[in-house]
Amino acid sequence: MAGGAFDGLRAHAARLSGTPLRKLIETDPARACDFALRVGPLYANFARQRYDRAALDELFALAEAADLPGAMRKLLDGAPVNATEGRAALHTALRSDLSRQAAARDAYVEASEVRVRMRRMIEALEASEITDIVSVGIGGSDLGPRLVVDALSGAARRRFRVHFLSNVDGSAAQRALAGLDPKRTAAILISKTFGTQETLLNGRIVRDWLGDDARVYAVSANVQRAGDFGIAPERILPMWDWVGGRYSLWSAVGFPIALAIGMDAFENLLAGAAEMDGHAQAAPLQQNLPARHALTAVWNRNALGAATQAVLPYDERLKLLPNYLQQLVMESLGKSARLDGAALREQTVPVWWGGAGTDTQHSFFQALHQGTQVVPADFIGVVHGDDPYAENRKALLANLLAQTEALANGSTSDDPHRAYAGNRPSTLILLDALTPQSLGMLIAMYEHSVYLQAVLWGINAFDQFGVELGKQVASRLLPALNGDSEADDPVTRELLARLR
Ligand SMILES: O=P(O)(O)OC[C@H]1O[C@H](O)[C@H](O)[C@@H](O)[C@@H]1O
Repeated sequence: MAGGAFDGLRAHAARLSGTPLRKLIETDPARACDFALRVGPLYANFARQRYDRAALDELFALAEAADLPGAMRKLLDGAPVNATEGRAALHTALRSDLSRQAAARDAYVEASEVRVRMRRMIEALEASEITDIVSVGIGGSDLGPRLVVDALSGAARRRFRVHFLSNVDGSAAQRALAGLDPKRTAAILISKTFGTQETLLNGRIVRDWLGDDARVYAVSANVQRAGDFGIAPERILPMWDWVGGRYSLWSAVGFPIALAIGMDAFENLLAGAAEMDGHAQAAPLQQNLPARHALTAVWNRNALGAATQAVLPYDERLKLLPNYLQQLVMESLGKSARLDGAALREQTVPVWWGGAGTDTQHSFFQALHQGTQVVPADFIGVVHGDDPYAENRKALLANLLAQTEALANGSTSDDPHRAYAGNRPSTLILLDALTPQSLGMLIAMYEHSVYLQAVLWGINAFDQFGVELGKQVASRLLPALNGDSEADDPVTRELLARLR
């Protein structure tokens, strides 16, 4: 969006500044229902956001001006939306056949063929003695599978136990392998580039520990490098340049997911995401859940000036969602240059952080209720659990409702220490149940919201040049740690002397 495009939003925020959330809802109680959207098993209520109908109209006008529906089309059709790297971002083709363009449809067919291979590999592993899988990868090659496996594995013993190894810290490898039997363990090395330091070092540790190449698998867009590492072609599953790492769990990067929950459940996860793709593409702006979520994010960031955003799953199974979303959102939207290279005049991504309720009520919620900063929050709840403790779920849901209400409405007191200002905005997202389908929908909802926020800000959601500099400096400093070279920076030199 051109500079000044958000001035209209700020004018609405100024108009509303004297009207707390409690008042907004009191004067327009129908918003409790009107500001909610449902897509299949997913329900989202935006009534506790600090906008009214007039401000919302301004947001929709902004969405029209930015042509969000057209942008969605471009994504699905494989237009080069990753402009700085001159390529498409076709993660939707990993699960949906919604494109009218041949290249995107070919991508869909190719992805389906890889899933057929993946299914056969899983069947072979199921017929073997293997009981444990170690998944080695980092960033986008780790966070998505880790989240989904943790969320959907359930309490029952499954065919495979799946373990994740990401950190280059050797203690992570030591802990991941502790208690495992190399004869009954297989490893999957997941790396889009197959050039990531952490994954290659950990991959070597695991391969040596296994003592046998035959149980090492790979998922990579660089099949050549995976082969050079010593992995046989029949154990390498491909991915492609047109899938961003943080958007890749739907590809063969999801191999550990399919091993943990079964290939059919993995297909259901993809089907849920495909349902959200269809909704994102077809629903008019006013009913479009990812668009509403993206517009709300822009409202909170650019009209209210919120510098952080909390994500608070009220479900133990979703406790890794904040970690996953930190990469998806902050790597995608942490940019200071517009697509055309010009400097941004508006703020982009806030800091995303969070954790699972109710635990977090007893750690950082004090700051949410009475801190000087207003922190908008996404609360996520699941209506029906799959555990046998119905009373606990009721308590969990009561806490979820109580927190969103208390944050919004606050409470007065003559004692300033006991007063709650309220007026803390939140969105409440409810899943009927946590299933592969509903989780796929939820994740795809966030993916599309992130992309649409990028469109509204005029930035590229699909590059991440910001992570390169630190890697380059680290590779220069590795020999310096051994004493084979010296650092130029005086502070680093001093620190190196302590570390050597
Ligand atoms: O999958 P890989 O090529 O090993 O990359 C793993 C991760 O590392 C990089 O530094 C990027 O910041 C991430 O976007 C990526 O997911």
